[in-house]
Formats: sequence, structure tokens, C-alpha cells
Amino acid sequence: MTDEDIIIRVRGLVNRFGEQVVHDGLDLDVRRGEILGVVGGSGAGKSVLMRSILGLRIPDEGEIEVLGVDARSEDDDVRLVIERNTGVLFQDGALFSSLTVGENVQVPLKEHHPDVPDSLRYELSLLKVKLAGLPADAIEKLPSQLSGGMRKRAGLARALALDPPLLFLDEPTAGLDPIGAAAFDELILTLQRALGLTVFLVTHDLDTLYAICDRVAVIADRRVVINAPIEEVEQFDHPWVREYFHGPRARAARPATTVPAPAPGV
Ligand SMILES: Nc1ncnc2c1ncn2[C@@H]1O[C@H](COP(=O)(O)OP(=O)(O)OP(=O)(O)O)[C@@H](O)[C@H]1O
Repeated sequence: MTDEDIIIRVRGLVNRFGEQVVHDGLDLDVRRGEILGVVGGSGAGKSVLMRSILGLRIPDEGEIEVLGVDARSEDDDVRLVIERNTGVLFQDGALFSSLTVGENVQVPLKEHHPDVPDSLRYELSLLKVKLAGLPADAIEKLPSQLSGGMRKRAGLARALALDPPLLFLDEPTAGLDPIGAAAFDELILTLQRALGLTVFLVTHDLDTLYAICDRVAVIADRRVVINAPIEEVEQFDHPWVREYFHGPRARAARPATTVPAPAPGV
């Protein structure tokens, strides 16, 4: 693997809130073109890691390189590089409630490409709305007029507004029913393959990990304890990993091919 294959490189990351140490020497590589699932217990520091990579939080120590630039930089040009090249779907969708879906999608377009004529901006937002699997008439609706799953899709349409190569998703399937969640997984996979995206996906959803992630990074003990294909992660000897991947809920999610053979006599 060459350096060019690494689109996000985190080294020696330390994040503290007062006495609480959330990350302590965390390292992580995200490879270009992969879907990386990021898992860990509640409060393990997944969202703080995502915010640090996006430059929304300046860490206490460590280095973070995103697309070759320093994510800790407060320089406006550097911030622009990161903003233009990253799309983010926050957990609650983070849509502006007083704007229609189309207007929400147009917000980043207006901000970053103010010279684009209104009619073209509208066409671009319509394209993103359709790309996110919403019907065309959703463009005129307010977020409150949509179901939870449709709001996620609207958030995804906005995240894709600037055609970013890097997509960040914070628990995209949380709150969706299993059928809606599976459809959303499928959508992410289709878009990632079609657009060549790199996806950083924070999730608690084991089904998502098995269905679409190329690799899985586990945050525990304030670090990334393993970052590997799921078959390897499953076998990793760590108490949290054992509980998460081999507890009762894990068995249902694991595809039949990777379920270990039952012990003799069982
Ligand atoms: N702005 C903040 N001020 C103080 N503490 C914070 C702040 N942001 C996060 N924390 C703390 O950092 C820890 C990690 O939070 P984070 O949101 O990254 O966890 P997480 O792994 O995403 O959890 P979950 O799966 O529950 O969403 C938590 O203990 C949280 O309370």
C-alpha cells in the first residue's frame, strides 16, 4: 500500500475533556475507496474522532491528515479544502427545518459556488435528491413532512451536494426499521461503488458492518485496537470485541457463511 492510498491518516491522537481522556495515542488509516465501519462502546469516542478528522474539534495532541492537508489547521484555505471534499450525514440529519429539502441541498452549493445560476442549482439539487433515492416531489417538502428514513436520504442528498470524494456518516441506520436500514445500506453501497467514494461510517449496526463495510475499526481503551476486514476483527481477542461480535445479537447479523460450525454434540 502506498502513501497515496491513505486518504485519512491519524497519528497519536489525544482528546481530553477536563480530566476525562477520550483518546490517548489513537492511530488510524483510512484507505482511498473503502467503506470503513467505526465501532466501539457508547462514549468510546467515535463522534469525537469524526469531529477531529473534520476539523470541527482541534485535538489536544496528535496529527491528522485528510486528503494530504492538516485537519488541525485553522487556515481558511485548508478549511475550504476539507469542507469542499467532505460530505457529512449527522445522526439526526441536521436539516434546516424551515427550508425545503431542495433548499437544504442547495445550501452548500450556494456557499461554495455562489456564481452558479439558480436554475442550474435547482437542477443539481434535484439530481442529488434522486441520487439519494427520494422521489422528485420530495424536493418541495419540508423535513417535517418526511418520514425518518426519507429525512436521512435528504441529509445524504445534501452531504453529496458538492460531489465530495469523502463521505462521513454518523449512525446512518439508527432509528430506521430493519427494512429501511437494509435499503439505506444498499443505497450507500451503490453510491460508494458508482461514485468511487471513501466512506467513514460510525455505527452500532452489526448488519451494516457485515453488509457493506470493507474494513472495521474498533475503538476501545481510548485507541483503535484493530482495523481490519470483519472476518479478522471477529476473531480478535479483546473483551469488547468478543462481547460485541459474539454476543446474542451478533449471531443474527452474521452471514451464514461465517457462522462457525457448531461444536460436536451441540
Ligand atoms: N463537548 C464535549 N464536552 C465534554 N465531553 C464531551 C464532549 N464531546 C464528547 N464528550 C465526551 O467524550 C466521550 C466520547 O463521546 P463520543 O460522542 O465521541 O462517543 P461515541 O463513541 O460517539 O458514543 P455513542 O455511541 O454513544 O454516540 C463521552 O464520554 C462524551 O461525554
